[in-house]
Amino acid sequence: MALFTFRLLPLVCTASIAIYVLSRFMHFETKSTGALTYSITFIIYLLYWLYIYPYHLSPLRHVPTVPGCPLWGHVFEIFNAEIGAVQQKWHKTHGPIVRYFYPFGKEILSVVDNSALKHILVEASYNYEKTASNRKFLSRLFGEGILTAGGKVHAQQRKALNPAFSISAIKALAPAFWDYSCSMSSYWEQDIKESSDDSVSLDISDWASRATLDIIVAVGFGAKIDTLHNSTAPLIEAFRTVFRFDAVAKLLAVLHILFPIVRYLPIKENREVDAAKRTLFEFASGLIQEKEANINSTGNNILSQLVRGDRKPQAAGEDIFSRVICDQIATFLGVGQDTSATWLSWTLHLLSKHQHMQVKLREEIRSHFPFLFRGATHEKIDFTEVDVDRLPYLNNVCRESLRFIPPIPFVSREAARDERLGEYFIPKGTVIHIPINTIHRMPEYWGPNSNAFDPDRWNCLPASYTNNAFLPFTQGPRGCIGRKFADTEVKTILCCLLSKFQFSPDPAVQDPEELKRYRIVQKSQYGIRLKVSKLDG
Ligand code: HEM
Repeated sequence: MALFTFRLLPLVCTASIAIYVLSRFMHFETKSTGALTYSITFIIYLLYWLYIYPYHLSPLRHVPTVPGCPLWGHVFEIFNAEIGAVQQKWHKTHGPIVRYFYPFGKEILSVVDNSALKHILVEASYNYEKTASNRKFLSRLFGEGILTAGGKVHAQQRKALNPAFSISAIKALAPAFWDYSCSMSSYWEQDIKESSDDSVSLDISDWASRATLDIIVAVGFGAKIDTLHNSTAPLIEAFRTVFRFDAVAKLLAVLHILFPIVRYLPIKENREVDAAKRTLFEFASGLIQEKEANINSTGNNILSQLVRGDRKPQAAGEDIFSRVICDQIATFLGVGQDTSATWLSWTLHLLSKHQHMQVKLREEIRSHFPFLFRGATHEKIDFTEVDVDRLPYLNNVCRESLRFIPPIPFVSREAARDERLGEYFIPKGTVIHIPINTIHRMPEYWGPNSNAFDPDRWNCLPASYTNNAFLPFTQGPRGCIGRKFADTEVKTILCCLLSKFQFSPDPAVQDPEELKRYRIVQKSQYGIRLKVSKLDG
């Protein structure tokens, strides 16, 4: 809409001047001259931006284009289908770089081409920043943290945070990951004990969200909130609001693209999101005050790195200012919690659907960590013996789950300067969509069984596979800093849960895969509910 206003404005000004000149000096009747001039202006506007510019003048006119009317573009088609589904169709027909339209002729490129992806994400990643609308959307929820920063500021923040995400720093978190996994499983054991049946139906995604929130707050910020115990704590309620999908949220997401002003409307949805954001930021500022009071100079968690980065100006002369620490905390709570929870929940769902894989994985866990099956509690585990990276089938299942249902199925970028992608000139400001979900299912990269959930594919990838075919965390300087964190966290929780419980689909609910929805992360509309029973022995 901003584009609409911006493009229309010069034309309306010119038309107004023409009306003034015609009626003042040529003595035309103002009313009818005005009506006629504005009508002609509007028709010229439509003709120019919806036909002449996109098909005859735009520098992107040579890019294969999805047929359709640029007036409303392809936005309804996209929003009515599962994320990535229409892009799959388009790329099959028109090739690995295609142009399509958002309303009012706004051009978008969808890119699945291997070298173009490498260029955008790795080789020239700072020439392709997050889009303005994406930054606005994310900063509305999580403030101005590393997720929305660009260029030098981003590089600086990333450098300051890297120590908290080194392999050794993540390994040191293993006891905490086990602690929360064991704690969640003891709540489940209690639920099963109290049930009249030998199994209970659990909302796995809600439990996973609470466990991963407790974990990030504990290991990232040295605090305790215990949402595993208190399922209605304000912080978890705030996240439920932020990640909620319902008809209104979906409608607002579409309207937001057309009219960004909807975010300021005094409606219930906006008020609830604002209240959720306030809860998040009050929590973050409480953490900072606590940290400032007892700063631990040797700490290596996320908050220590943020506070230390704030106090010590970096070599390039730029500081991570105190006022952004709050935003950084909110960002990490936002991106470090629901993503891992979603990965964990979809993996358990897929294992419940593919029982033989669940059995095979459990046997692998048993052979590496037999003590887990003998009912070892957290206190009795020797963490030097437990390295979840040593389990090849676990690794395959986890990667395949990320490929099959990536928690973040889509990212976007905007060219920060004139660029080239292969044979195409890409003018500054071009918006590029990277449909991760589509890329993960392309037979051109994955072979003919790309649509099957098959962990064994990772033992023998086809020659056509490349690093850019698997982008759950994207890659390059803007790729996920928490990749290793999430990997160790999810594998640990899986080992703990699979050593104690058997998972199967709940026949009382619809298959969660049929209800996939996307809002920041890709979840199932009503959560993932599974039947959970205690393992024999
Ligand atoms: C399954 C779990 C996760 C997935 C699938 C995931 C995925 C991603 C993706 C795709 C991006 C890039 C977004 C973009 O380019 O627009 C990203 C960025 C990021 N992720 Fe993750 N993430 C996960 C877990 C985590 C965790 C556990 C943390 C922190 C503890 C984390 C912290 C971040 C941060 C800070 C960024 C921004 C990086 C930057 O811009 O430099 N993520 N993540």
